[in-house]
Amino acid sequence: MKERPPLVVANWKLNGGTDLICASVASFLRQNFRVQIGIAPPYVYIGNMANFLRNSQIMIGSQNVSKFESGAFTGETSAQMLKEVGCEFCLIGHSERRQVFLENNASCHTKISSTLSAGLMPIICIGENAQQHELGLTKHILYRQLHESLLGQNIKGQQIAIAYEPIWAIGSGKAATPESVQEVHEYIFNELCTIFDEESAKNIRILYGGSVNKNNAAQLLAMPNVDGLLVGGASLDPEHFSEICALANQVTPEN
Ligand SMILES: O=C[C@H](O)COP(=O)(O)O
Repeated sequence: MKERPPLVVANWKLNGGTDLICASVASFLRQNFRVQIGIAPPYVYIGNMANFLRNSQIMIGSQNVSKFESGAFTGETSAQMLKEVGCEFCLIGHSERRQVFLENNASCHTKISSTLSAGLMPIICIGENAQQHELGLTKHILYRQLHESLLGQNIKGQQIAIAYEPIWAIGSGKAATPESVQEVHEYIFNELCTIFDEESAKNIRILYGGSVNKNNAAQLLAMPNVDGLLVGGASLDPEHFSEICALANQVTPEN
């Protein structure tokens, strides 16, 4: 049993539409989970979904946020705008944003600041690629991602979370082993103690993402430093995602 509810987040990426929204909302409204659940649909659906799920336990979040607050930045969406339509958290620095849209630790730092200023929870995504993994550079990469995006952030009174997503595990069907995830999460926790302090670090959930499904979720959540999951592909099937949430519910304290 965990000391606090795990956080299970669905990242729909560039998928979904009215059918998936209806099926997901219907699925969640008929269940009562103690686990904390978040869904990050594409931007355009955030407002409607947040309205549908206003009185539920489900948080709606975004997959990205602008590093700018306002101005001549065509195509951008600010943290304050997201807040206004009912968004509660933002994924920041997902590996697909880093690889395809050339985001880096510096842009993540700015986005985390904007998100915190708007009162949204940033979920900062970090992780090494296959080559870095094979060369034993995982902790080196994570060190830079954590320190360069988090140093100097004012997190007092704010919720933040980290999602460790080894890039080689994303969408590959090959999740990292629970033991290796535990080792990495413990490392992340220790770095968070250095960047902030131990009390603050204990309040930061560390999620695992990368080929999570209903067959491996329980073993991953059984690890002491795994505080939740970030689910991609399996979250596009509402029944499958509900089963993962139900497994997380089993390790969630009653109150
Ligand atoms: O944000 C989610 C991750 O990229 C994991 O995706 P996946 O569950 O499809 O491997």
